[in-house]
Amino acid sequence: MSDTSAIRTENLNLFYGRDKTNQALKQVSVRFPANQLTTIIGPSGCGKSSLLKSLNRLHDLKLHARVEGEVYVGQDPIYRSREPVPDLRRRIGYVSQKPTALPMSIYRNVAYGPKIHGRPSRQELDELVERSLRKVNLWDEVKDRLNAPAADLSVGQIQRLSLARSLAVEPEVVLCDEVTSALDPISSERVEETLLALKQDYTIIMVTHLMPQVQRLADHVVFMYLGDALEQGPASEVLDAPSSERARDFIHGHGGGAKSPSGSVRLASSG
Ligand SMILES: Nc1ncnc2c1ncn2[C@@H]1O[C@H](COP(=O)(O)OP(=O)(O)OP(=O)(O)O)[C@@H](O)[C@H]1O
Repeated sequence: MSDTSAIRTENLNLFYGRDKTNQALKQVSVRFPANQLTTIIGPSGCGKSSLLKSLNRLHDLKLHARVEGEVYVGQDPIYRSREPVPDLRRRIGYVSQKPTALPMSIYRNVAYGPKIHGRPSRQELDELVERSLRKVNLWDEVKDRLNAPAADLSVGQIQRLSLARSLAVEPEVVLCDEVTSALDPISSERVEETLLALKQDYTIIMVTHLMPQVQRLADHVVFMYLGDALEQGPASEVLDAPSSERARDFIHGHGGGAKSPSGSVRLASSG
């Protein structure tokens, strides 16, 4: 059987603490299918963010965090790779829950990454900035003020700018860590619409604690419990017929369950 995973982990362990006292991930082997949106769900403290951050080596930045096992992007192992970590991170973008604008113009926020990774001409940069802002549905809102400080944008716009910034370096995978948690319902809905459109071109992996959001967006689900990946599979299977009692309790306790009869993904106007 051919493996259509864009990214997968193999026996991934993560320890925090000077003496590896806290094991946050336990032998986690999960796959994230290409061009699908996978949500990572589970109770608080079960290792969702830890797993997400291990997918582009964000734990390297922490003093007392140790990863064992491997993550493969396509066929390439990222922990045993000789590729410089910034080049690996270019392939796997990360958007955090806190909408963040770099202290520079809207244009330069998006152009910043491509300039670091290459020497694009001014015309190439202009095209890249426009393309990236269009992908997150922000172009029409900002095209007349590209040189204004990005900090002047609304929180919801800044979160879409963060997404544009990560797309501008042309990643294969986009990691989203509770990216709507700081947003009002309308801004959240715009980000959700953007993510749904983006999965045609990218593999998206999203941590969320909002079951209605999982219902609306997920093609594939990973359920984490106390550092274990207890369940994984197509959203229709994991959400509608979870095999473990833990997952059943979690999903039903959060109002999860059956999708719309057609199985289609709907955007609701409220949570
Ligand atoms: N930097 C850190 N140092 C030490 N322990 C940590 C660190 N980050 C997370 N942990 C611990 O690792 C475990 C998993 O945390 P993680 O943040 O990955 O869970 P989570 O499922 O994302 O939680 P939440 O839904 O509350 O955000 C928890 O026990 C947490 O306390």
